[in-house]
Amino acid sequence: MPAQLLSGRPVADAVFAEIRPRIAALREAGHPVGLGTLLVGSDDASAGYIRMKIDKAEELGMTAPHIHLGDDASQAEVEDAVRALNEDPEVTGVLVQHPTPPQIDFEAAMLRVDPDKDVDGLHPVNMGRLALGMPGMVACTPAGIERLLAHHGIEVSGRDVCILGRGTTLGRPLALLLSQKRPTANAAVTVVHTGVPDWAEHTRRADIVIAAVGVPGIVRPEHVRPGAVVVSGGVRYAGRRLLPDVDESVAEVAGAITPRIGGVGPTTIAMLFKNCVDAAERLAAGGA
Ligand SMILES: Nc1nc2c(c(=O)[nH]1)N[C@@H](CN(C=O)c1ccc(C(=O)N[C@@H](CCC(=O)O)C(=O)O)cc1)CN2
Repeated sequence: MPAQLLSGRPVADAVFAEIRPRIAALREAGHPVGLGTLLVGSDDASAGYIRMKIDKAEELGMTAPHIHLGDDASQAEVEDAVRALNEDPEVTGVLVQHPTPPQIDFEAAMLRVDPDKDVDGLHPVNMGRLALGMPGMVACTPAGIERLLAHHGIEVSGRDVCILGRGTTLGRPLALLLSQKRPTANAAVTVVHTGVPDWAEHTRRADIVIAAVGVPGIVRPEHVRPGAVVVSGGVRYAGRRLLPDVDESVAEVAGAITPRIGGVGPTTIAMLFKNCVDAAERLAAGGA
């Protein structure tokens, strides 16, 4: 039987349908809802993603102030730009597009983002909130994966979920998220990585395998149990071409699988806007 395709597009549409009336209500009450973006350098792919985010923000009825710095921008210029976005009352969410040019310390720049406007959910304060189960901004790709599984009726609670990869933007926050006590989470989570030579022993036992490494094609049919659910979360980009962690041949053994295009990616973008609206509502209510 062919694997069920876990498309991210209807998931993203559902999130957008949820936030549209919330954006309208905020605007009607005179509250700002704005995604402030910072692009550093002239990478074509990054410029394309920023354009897509600005267009989507405007289509949703949000404002989208943007700062673009050149390839030779200094760390101080980047941090000044982040400060300007933090302080702009029209901006309820701040995003620094990754990657930045080599002279820029991206993590140091992220530390300057106001945690209550950190719509990428990457600031240590938000990671700490996630670890403690406190309300806060959750990194967009992990949040999108939880939402994608729930949308497609994939039971996570009580099941063995194996995450391949422990990176700070995906594997690590996803492990925290899916082990939380919540109907769409509540899983027995195992995290494996390059320090575990027999990682496939773990992925082969799992009900749900989530690849989060950024090594194209690393997950192959022999690494998953027949009938398992497989999510390709980690990607590497060759320019704008997306190279997923999960080899296409895995669809021959999986019970359900995300498609190469239109899987986790669209849910990441949707959760970015959801974070932005959550932040706007918290700010409108007078605090974090
Ligand atoms: N500050 C950030 N920088 C980057 C992020 C991020 O989430 N925050 N992610 C990526 C780029 N990115 C968004 O910025 C992004 C790229 C692609 C997609 C997407 O939906 N891709 C499509 C495939 C398109 C194609 O190959 O034709 C898909 O998955 O279906 C979403 C987000 C790096 N930087």
